[in-house]
Parts: sequence; structure tokens; C-alpha cells
Amino acid sequence: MNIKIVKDYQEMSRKAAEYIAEKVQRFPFIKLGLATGGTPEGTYKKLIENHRNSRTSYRDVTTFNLDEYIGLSGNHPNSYRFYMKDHLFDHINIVPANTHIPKGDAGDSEEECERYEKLLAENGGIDLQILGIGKNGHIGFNEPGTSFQSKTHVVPLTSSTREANARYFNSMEEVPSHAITMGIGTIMKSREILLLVSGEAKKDAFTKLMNSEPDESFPASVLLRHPNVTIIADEAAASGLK
Ligand SMILES: N[C@@H]1[C@@H](O)[C@H](O)[C@@H](COP(=O)(O)O)O[C@@H]1O
Repeated sequence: MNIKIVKDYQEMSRKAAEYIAEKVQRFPFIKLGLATGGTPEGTYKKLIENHRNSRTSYRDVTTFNLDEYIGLSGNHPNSYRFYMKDHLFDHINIVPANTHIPKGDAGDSEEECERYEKLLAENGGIDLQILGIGKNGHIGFNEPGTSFQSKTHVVPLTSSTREANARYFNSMEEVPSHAITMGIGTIMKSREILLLVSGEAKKDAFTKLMNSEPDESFPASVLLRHPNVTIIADEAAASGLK
């Protein structure tokens, strides 16, 4: 594991964007795995700036997002499809058809999971997966107890995750109860993983990650088994480390 501790959210975002943009420049056909949530927002902002200033091209890049809420169409402002368009895709020269996100409004969610997993395999898998971490150690929407072998699957969201994401919705009732997420096994197939951790709110999760053994009760701990993980964490998140 390659761990970089940086000053704050801004610096984490800048470093992460530099890291990603450099890969995209070196490998124009790269398959990127993307995450949503508050953590990568700054990184996407910096990637857009970098695209405008240095003209990093995304013309041949393919992306796969980790997850999507069930019941929301891609036009719904709280869907992760909408988030990605708003925070990144609409501002860079990526080909919309090359951006993949599970369909939250597919009639049959189980079938959608199979389709997504197959699509990933057909595309040769992910070269660089960007990840955030939930307070309870979840990655994607893989909650504690999820099998390390899991593939793309349907998950009921825990109340803590629904509460954490309620800030984006008008009320708690509107937060979907289920999501489709890449499985932990799916994420682990990525050739490289970049984990971003920021803020006091993630201090306990990050401290636990750095002091644990791989254990299904703490999903992010699977990363300790991955051969190529880089973590960029800010000082607030890392303040629990000795
Ligand atoms: N499905 C997403 C995860 O992919 C994300 O990593 C996590 C943390 O979000 P945030 O970055 O907003 O703390 O929240 C959500 O549950």
C-alpha cells in the first residue's frame, strides 16, 4: 500500500486529479472505475480544470461507476448518473456511450447486475478504480458482512448509509432503500485502486482500516489484500494514526 497523507481536502483533490490525469495521458484507452459521494467531488472539479488547461483527452476513455440507487432513472437529480454528468461527464470530452453506470430503473435489477458484471468482463475489467469509504467501512454500497467474493448485486441500504446520504434528498423517506453495487470481488479485480479519505468524519474508519486484518465485517479491509492500492488521506482523516 502506498499511503500519502496530505494537508486537507483541497490538496487531496489536487493530488488525486494529478494522479488520474497522468494515467489518462499515459494510457488514453484506460478503463476508469468511478465513485460518487462528497469525497471525489473536488477531484472531479480539478480533473475538469486540468482538461481545460492541459487538454487531457477523455475521447478514448471508458468509465464504470461503482453503484446506483434502485428506482431512480438517470435523469433524477439524486441518481448517480445525474451526479456524474453534473460533476464530470458534461465538462470533459468523454463519449457518453463509453460511460457505464448500473441502471437504477431497469425493470429487473438482478438481470441488470448480471449485464453489468458481464459488460465489465467484456471490456477487460477496470485499470484504475477510484474509491471512497463509508463511515462503517463500506466501499461502493457493500455494507459490513458482504462476501469478499461478491459480484455486482442488489443491496438493501443500512439505515446509517441512508442517513449519511439523506443530505442529498428532501427527506429521509425519499432516500431509496436499495441499490445496485459492484461487488467486493468485482472491485478487487481492478488492476489498481485509488482510495480517497477526507475529514474528521472518516477518522475512525481510516484508523480501523490501517489497524485491521482483512475481515468481511469491515468491507474496506479487503484492500489490504490488493497488490496495488494507493491511499490519499488528509490530515483530519489520518489524525487517529500513531
Ligand atoms: N455509495 C457511496 C460510496 O461509494 C461512497 O464512498 C460513500 C462515502 O461518501 P462520501 O464521500 O460522501 O463520504 O457514500 C456512498 O454510500
